[in-house]
Amino acid sequence: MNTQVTLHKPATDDVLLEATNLSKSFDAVQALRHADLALERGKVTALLGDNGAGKSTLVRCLTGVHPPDTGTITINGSEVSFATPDESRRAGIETVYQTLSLIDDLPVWQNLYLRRELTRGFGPLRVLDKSTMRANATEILTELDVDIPSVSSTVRRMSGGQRQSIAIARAAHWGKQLVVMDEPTAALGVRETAAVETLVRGLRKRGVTVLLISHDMSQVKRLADTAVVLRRGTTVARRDVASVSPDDLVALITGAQPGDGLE
Ligand SMILES: Nc1ncnc2c1ncn2[C@@H]1O[C@H](COP(=O)(O)OP(=O)(O)OP(=O)(O)O)[C@@H](O)[C@H]1O
Repeated sequence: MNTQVTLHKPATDDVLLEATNLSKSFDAVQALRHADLALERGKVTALLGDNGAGKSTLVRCLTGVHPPDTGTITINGSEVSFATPDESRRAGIETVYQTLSLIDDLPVWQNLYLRRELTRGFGPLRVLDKSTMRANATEILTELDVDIPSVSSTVRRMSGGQRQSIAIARAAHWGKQLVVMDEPTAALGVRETAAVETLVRGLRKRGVTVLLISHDMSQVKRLADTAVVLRRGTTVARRDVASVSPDDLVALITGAQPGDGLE
């Protein structure tokens, strides 16, 4: 049985990714119960919910980390199924995790091309094309206004905000369909958060589709077009962010108001 909640879905043509009726259990814990999610192309969708509501599990089902027990996922109307995170990456979905997957001792350019290194030459003479990767990395970061001293510096020398911006820029470069961000500013200070938010707004202007997990309702107001709320593994509301207050969002998350999402 799917949820009885009526969710105002975007028009089919506007939908990049749609997950329908996703359920996932871990032994006795049912993390997702018939959850639904529709992501509008070129928009920022915030995925909200209290601790344990199922946000990360939903993202992991979308990105090939966990196979869902039930449900379907479509991208541009075609059903997809990812057995591994690499498969979802190949389909153009990139995820920026809370724990950054940057390698401290490698320079910025090499982190941007991690596991996607460019090579030149043929056969046994094939070598890394460092100069092209360095030049491209500079271009990618400049285009996104990411302010770092040099792409040749190791990531270890960067601030938390710079590191997060590099991780987001990498995701935006390779995530041709969707960039998923799991609490991208959770560990950052005020100025660094502002810089990362500017970067996310820049992605939106460039038409990148973003799924953002955030516990910060003011941030959701600043960055997101749409909010989708999960409660105990079920999608209970979908709202146009411009039409709700941070308090409304908190009420939807906690279930403090009767009838929420039951329009
Ligand atoms: N790999 C796992 N094994 C067992 N239980 C899990 C696993 N992953 C998640 N869970 C459980 O599933 C439920 C949903 O967890 P999930 O991490 O998806 O929630 P969340 O909304 O992302 O929470 P948070 O905001 O705290 O990150 C929780 O009860 C959690 O303990």
